[in-house]
Amino acid sequence: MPTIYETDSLDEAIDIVQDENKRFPFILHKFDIGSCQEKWTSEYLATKIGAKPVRIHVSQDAMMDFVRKNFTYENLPFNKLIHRCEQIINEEYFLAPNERYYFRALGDNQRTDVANIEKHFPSIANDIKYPPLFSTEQFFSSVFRVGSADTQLWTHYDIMDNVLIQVHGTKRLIMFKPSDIDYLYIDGDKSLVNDIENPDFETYPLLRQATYYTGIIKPGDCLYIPALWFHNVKSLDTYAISVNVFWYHLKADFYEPKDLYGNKDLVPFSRTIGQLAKSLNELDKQLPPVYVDFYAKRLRSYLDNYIKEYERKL
Ligand SMILES: O=C(O)CCC(=O)C(=O)O
Ligand SMILES: [Fe+2]
Repeated sequence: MPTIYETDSLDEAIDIVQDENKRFPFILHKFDIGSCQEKWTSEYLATKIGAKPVRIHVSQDAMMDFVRKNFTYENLPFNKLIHRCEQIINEEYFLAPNERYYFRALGDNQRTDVANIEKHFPSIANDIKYPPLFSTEQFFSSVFRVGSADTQLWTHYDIMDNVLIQVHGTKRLIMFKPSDIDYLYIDGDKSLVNDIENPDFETYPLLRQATYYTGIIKPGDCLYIPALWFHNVKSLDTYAISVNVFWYHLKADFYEPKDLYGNKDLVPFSRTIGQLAKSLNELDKQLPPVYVDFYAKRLRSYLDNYIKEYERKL
């Protein structure tokens, strides 16, 4: 099992991000992420952010599963949430005393605002510094994340380049390269395989062919997650506080402007699949089923050949 590349050199980190032929994930150590590393205790955050209402995921399961939805959405004042995350057992709870919490900040208007720590958490925003891997015009969103110990988020990909800054607690990472997509049982942007560390190979045999890249991030570490790289993140020993920053890699108009999570497919792809659906619909209207089935299979073999050509280029 390969490990995620690690470096102490900001210059090398910049080179990996900006060189189109590199762009692999890495953990950057020893970059000064600002005063948050000392300041962001639960007390400090509770005082600074106060009772601002936040929407959270609550689950009795350590492995949160978006496909089978083993969690509920609840609301809590932030100062309560942070103390609940800190504890393993809580006297006040929604589902059970040992429930886990996961908070992923959205905007104040959850349907329209892109997460931005400067706008939505201004009292703490100046405590954190981002490694200068991108230009300021490439900035898309900054997401404040708080979660209980030993809580795992489903395997997924995002469409933006991403820097995940670890402020408190330790996280275990498993990553897969984009070309492993055929082995990961993807539904939308998420994998159906929930227990990625101990997968059921009977149900998911192709997963044996995927390459697991593993790593750990500790306070002060920054993980670069290139767009399309699958990631599974689990908090270990204590509750975890992170901030991740999404950045444009390609032309801004390739991205959906209202992409609140940084995971909506690129505009050129949505357009292509829309046109294809329309053409197939036409085919369906004109021809009897036996022909449609036949030509859909011809189309599949056309795509298979297309993919083979592309794999040679990668
Ligand atoms: O740190 C986590 O819990 C998940 C991070 C993540 O998915 C992201 O930064 O895109
Ligand atoms: Fe993500």
